[in-house]
Amino acid sequence: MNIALIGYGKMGHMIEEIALQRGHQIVLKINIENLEDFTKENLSKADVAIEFTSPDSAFENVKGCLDFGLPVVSGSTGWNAKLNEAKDLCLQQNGSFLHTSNFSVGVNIFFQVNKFLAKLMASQPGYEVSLKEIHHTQKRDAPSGTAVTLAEGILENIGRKKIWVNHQAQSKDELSIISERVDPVPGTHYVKYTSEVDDIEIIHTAHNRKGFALGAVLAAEFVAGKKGVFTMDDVLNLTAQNPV
Ligand SMILES: NC(=O)C1=CN([C@@H]2O[C@H](COP(=O)(O)OP(=O)(O)OC[C@H]3O[C@@H](n4cnc5c(N)ncnc54)[C@H](OP(=O)(O)O)[C@@H]3O)[C@@H](O)[C@H]2O)C=CC1
Ligand SMILES: O=C(O)C1=N[C@H](C(=O)O)C[C@H](O)C1
Repeated sequence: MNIALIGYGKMGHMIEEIALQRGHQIVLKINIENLEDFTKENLSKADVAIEFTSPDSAFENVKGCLDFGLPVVSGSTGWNAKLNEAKDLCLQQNGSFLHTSNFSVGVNIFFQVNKFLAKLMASQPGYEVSLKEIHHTQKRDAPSGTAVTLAEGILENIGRKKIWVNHQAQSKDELSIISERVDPVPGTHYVKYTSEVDDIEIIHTAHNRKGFALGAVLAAEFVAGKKGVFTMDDVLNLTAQNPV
């Protein structure tokens, strides 16, 4: 498979390594220094684009790929406000698009465990829930995209929580997400339920960026040649195995 890498930073480099190991070719690398190479002619050499840039550039990059008819997988976080627009564009143009806040297989299992635990806790008002995420200091967005996905999984299942906030909760209906920036942490997420008598905590700790990169390449292999808006549950077949 021929891959265009949009964004050649920490994730772009790791994805290149994993993609080459899996027998793919990198036919185009777009970074801040060569944005002029983002052309239809250059993108037409690729079967799929993998986009990991920044909250500010992700939407335009995804739109550009869709406009040029190239399937695109995006891992950039911090642009949720424009995500539905990107999905609508994809459907209008009969294109192919997959975005997730976290490509790692472990985190996608963690997302399912989080939802299952939230369902059980829906009828247990004695437990207070909160989230914490720790990442390296170069991270531009807070809270992390993964923490937002975890928060959404809790809000859709626990009626007493109405909104997430990126500070200590001030009222019972707020779900607190605490963000810490510590080098060189690749990404750690905590979901904690506390009652007067005990705690239950689930934690995902990324040891490095390989899991994110492998998931992104698996997703690119999945979307290439398909039409539609996809999720990691489609790629990993997780919902079918554990329908929570
Ligand atoms: N979904 C997931 O599993 C994961 C998501 N992420 C997310 O992916 C994104 C990238 O992470 P990471 O690789 O660590 O970040 P880096 O900052 O290391 O890399 C991003 C790269 O993209 C470049 N860039 C910025 N704007 C553009 C543009 N318009 N076109 C092309 N390239 C551009 C940056 O250049 P410059 O530095 O010069 O600005 C930089 O080289 C972040 O949003 C992060 O949160 C990260 C890990 C996993
Ligand atoms: O910026 C990062 O590094 C990461 N970003 C993603 C997020 O915002 O959740 C995924 C992972 O935790 C690493």
